[in-house]
Parts: sequence; C-alpha cells; structure tokens
Amino acid sequence: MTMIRIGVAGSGGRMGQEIIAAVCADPRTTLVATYESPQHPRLGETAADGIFITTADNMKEHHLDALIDFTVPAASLQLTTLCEQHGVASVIGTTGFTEAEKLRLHELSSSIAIVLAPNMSVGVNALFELAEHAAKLLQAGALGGGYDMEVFETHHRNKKDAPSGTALYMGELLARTTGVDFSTAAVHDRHGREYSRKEHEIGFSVVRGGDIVGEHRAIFAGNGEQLEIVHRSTSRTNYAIGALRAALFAANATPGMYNMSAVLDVNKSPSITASL
Ligand SMILES: NC(=O)c1ccc[n+]([C@@H]2O[C@H](COP(=O)([O-])OP(=O)(O)OC[C@H]3O[C@@H](n4cnc5c(N)ncnc54)[C@H](O)[C@@H]3O)[C@@H](O)[C@H]2O)c1
Ligand SMILES: O=C(O)C1=N[C@H](C(=O)O)CCC1
Repeated sequence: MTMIRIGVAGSGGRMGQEIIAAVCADPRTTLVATYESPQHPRLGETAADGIFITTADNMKEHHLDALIDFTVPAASLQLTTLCEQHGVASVIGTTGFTEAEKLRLHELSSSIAIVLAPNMSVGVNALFELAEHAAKLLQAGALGGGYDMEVFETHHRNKKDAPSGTALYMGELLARTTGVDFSTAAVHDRHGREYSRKEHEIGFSVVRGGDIVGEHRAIFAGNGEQLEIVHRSTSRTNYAIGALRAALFAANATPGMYNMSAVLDVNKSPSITASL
C-alpha cells in the first residue's frame, strides 16, 4: 500500500503536536515535513524521527500528497497558495477567517482538493446534524416555532478567536435551516440595561478560561421548556484523528472545497474507526 505523504503546518502548536503524533501512528501515512512560522523558536529542531521543523518555503521539494494546516488565517492563505502552486491537497483546520479570506480559499480549490472544517471531531459533526434536525423540528417544522436559538461555547484561555469557528458554523447552520439571514440574525453583544430580544435572533455566548479543550451547546429556548444539545471535548486527539481522516480523503479527492460531512460519509477506514 502506498503511504500518503503528509506535511503538518503549525507543528509547534497545540494541534500541530497532536497531528504529528496521529500521522506517525497511522500505518497509511508518513510524516514528510513540519512547518512553522519564520519567527518560531523551534525552527531547525526535530519534530519527529529525522523530520526537522522548517518554513514552508521548500514545500515543492517534499512532494506532499496533503498538507494539514492548523495555524492562523494569514498563514493558511499563504500555505494554501503554496499548495495550489505545487498540487498539494490541503486540510485546513484554522479558524477565524474573514469572508474575503474564505472566498480566496474557495478560488484556490478550483485546482486542488481542500477540506475546510472548523471542527474535525466526529462528535461535533454529529452535533451539527442533531442541531439542524432540532431546528427543523422545533423552529421550521410542524411544531410551530417560537423557540429562541442560542449558541454557547467555551474554550481555553489561549484561544485567539471568538466566537469559535465551530460556534459560527453552527449559527450559520441554524440560520440556513430556519430561513433567516445570518448576517442580521447573529448577536454577539447584549451589554446594556434595556435589551429586548428580537424574534429570530441567534445569540452567541463565549467563555474563555483555564485549559478547557472545548464545549459547544445549541440551545432552543421555548415557552416553558428548553432543548439543549451539548458536545464537550476533553482531548485534542479527536480533532487530530479527524484531520488525519480528512487528509486521507483529500489526497485522493478531485479538486474542490469539501467539509467534514464529505470526509465522514466517504471515509470508512476500519483502522481509524476502531480507534475512535
Ligand atoms: N478544525 C478543528 O478541528 C480545530 C481544532 C482545534 C483548533 N482549531 C484551530 O486551529 C488553529 C490552531 O489552534 P492551536 O490551538 O493549535 O493554536 P496554536 O497557537 O497552539 O498553534 C498555531 C501554530 O501555528 C503556527 N504558525 C503561525 N504562522 C505560521 C506559518 N506561517 N507557518 C507555519 N506555522 C505557523 C504558530 O507558530 C503556532 O505554533 C486555531 O485557529 C484553532 O481555532 C481547529
Ligand atoms: O482550541 C481551539 O482553538 C478550537 N478551535 C476550533 C474552533 O474555533 O471552533 C475547534 C474547537 C477547538
């Protein structure tokens, strides 16, 4: 079996370390390159057996099948441009993109396969499916609506962006499912003394602190009852396993933009499934 050649960008970061371990542990992948920012203090150090941390300037020499990128938005745009130049599939876990940056990534996907997903854990993608179904039942379906939809998320003190990409994705999903315009429905700040909630708002609540790996909650608050669907991450390993599944998918996919729904529906790898 030909092993899939993987590069990891953000290799010195929280996710980069987890992904390096997942790639090295999987019999179907081989770690070929680890990239970091030009300013990173670990440049030149060993990331894994015989693999040194470099910048992505020499990506062409590594003959990658896929790059797994968990960095920062500006870096992801640069890295994906390099992937497009060298015919390397890209798995982008980075969050915090502007709409213009996401549009640029979509343009780059005309010639390479890109998996762009704010959350690569199987459980969160199940949360998306469950929240969409709940919205259809409660707000868009025969049960008559009248359920206020809110999104809650909590993460560690070092997370740079807020709300999380996962929370924003879920809010957009709820808006699309119930036929409201997300750009006008989303509410991120209710500070003040005389706030009155408008119908069809989708409010976001954000907590940051400690070493919390991540929690996401879809809340449907009705009259006399609430429905909450909660996902809690207690380890980054699930994100890394999801990113590896995405890389195995992307390395064999035709050019285009894909999310985790495409990866999870198609990739039935028994060895990964067994380890979930
Ligand atoms: N999709 C998911 O499942 C998922 C899960 C966890 C985190 N994330 C996202 O992944 C991103 C990283 O999260 P983290 O906790 O690992 O952050 P982190 O800050 O620990 O790691 C980011 C790393 O990227 C590096 N970097 C910056 N510029 C670079 C460049 N030009 N080339 C290579 N590396 C560069 C940084 O030096 C850092 O080591 C965040 O946007 C986060 O929201 C996504
Ligand atoms: O730890 C982080 O940072 C995470 N970021 C992603 C997001 O912004 O949704 C996924 C959850 C963890």
